[in-house]
Amino acid sequence: MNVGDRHYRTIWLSDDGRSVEIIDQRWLPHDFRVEKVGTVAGIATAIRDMWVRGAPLIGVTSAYGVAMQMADDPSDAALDGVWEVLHETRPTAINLRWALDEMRGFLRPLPSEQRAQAAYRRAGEIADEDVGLNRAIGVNGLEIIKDIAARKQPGEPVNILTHCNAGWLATVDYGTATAPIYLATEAGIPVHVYVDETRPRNQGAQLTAWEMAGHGVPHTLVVDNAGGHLMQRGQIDMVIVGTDRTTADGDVCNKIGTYLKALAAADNDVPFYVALPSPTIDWTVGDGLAEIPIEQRSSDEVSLVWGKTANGEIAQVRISPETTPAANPAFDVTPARLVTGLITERGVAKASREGLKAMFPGR
Ligand SMILES: CSC[C@@H](O)[C@@H](O)C(=O)COP(=O)(O)O
Repeated sequence: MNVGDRHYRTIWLSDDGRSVEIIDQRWLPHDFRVEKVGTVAGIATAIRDMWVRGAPLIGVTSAYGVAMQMADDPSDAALDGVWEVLHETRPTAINLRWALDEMRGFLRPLPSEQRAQAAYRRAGEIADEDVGLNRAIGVNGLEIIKDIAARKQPGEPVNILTHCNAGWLATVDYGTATAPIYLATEAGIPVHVYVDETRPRNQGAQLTAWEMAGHGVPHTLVVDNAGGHLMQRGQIDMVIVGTDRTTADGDVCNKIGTYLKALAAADNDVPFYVALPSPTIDWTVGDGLAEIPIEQRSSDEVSLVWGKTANGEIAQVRISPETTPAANPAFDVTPARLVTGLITERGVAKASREGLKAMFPGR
């Protein structure tokens, strides 16, 4: 998508043919910084410390990490080693394991002298594929927005609530939850997005709001607790969120707080959609609550908040007593029964084993 008048992806191969350049999301919306990362250790840090984040982008970044390892040492042992090192950086997003499995499965049969070049090529393909998947999600989700718009007065916007950032910053381009929003905007369908701030790291306030502003999408930032109130007053037509892992039974794991939005949506008959590319489906698990590992992040993310001071400095402030402990589960699981539909690259599936199987018959 565009930053100013220039098109960017979130990650691209550097001119040296070996490193990648990434948009360093830690500084947004206050500062737009691009970082060059050229080592496996650097890739692990960028994923763990959330310079890049969002399930699809984590996957693509790890694929480039495998390629960097192959350029240093293309042995089987190194291939297994980089899989382990990168896999443990963030435990919940299944796209990480998907991309690492994809890279290892592709590289293993190749002679070691061919692996580095092939790995960079495959990582680039995975990045390109992500763009295509998200665009297709956008086309399928657009139909839902069009249906809602058709029931409104001409010019009246479709009000969409979203949580966290499942935007282009969370993918290579377009985003998942945001792809239908961008396509609706391009098609001239009036939309208005309520952006959940998404504590503790404020991905909504910092990233989704920045994206919406950058693309001229009318939007309003709300605190996480406002969603239920807005739904009770008929101010939300639909919810669209992303997901870090959706099970074969249709349970949806996503940023902490998503479950509460789904509960409020069900209580108010507001459709609750989840947008996801197929690499986000974990076909090996059924019960999301029992089987998905939930990342526990540092308590500092709860107790300390980043922002821009009046004199323009990007700084952290403490918002709770020094001695108060904080817990920071980063994701929660929304049971399939609360999900209206899964917007995939192939169409909108029912959130159930039957629904997903019908959409992906080979699985
Ligand atoms: C298309 S991104 C889907 C999810 O990864 C997104 O909704 C999300 O929860 C991101 O969490 P984050 O902790 O910022 O990586």
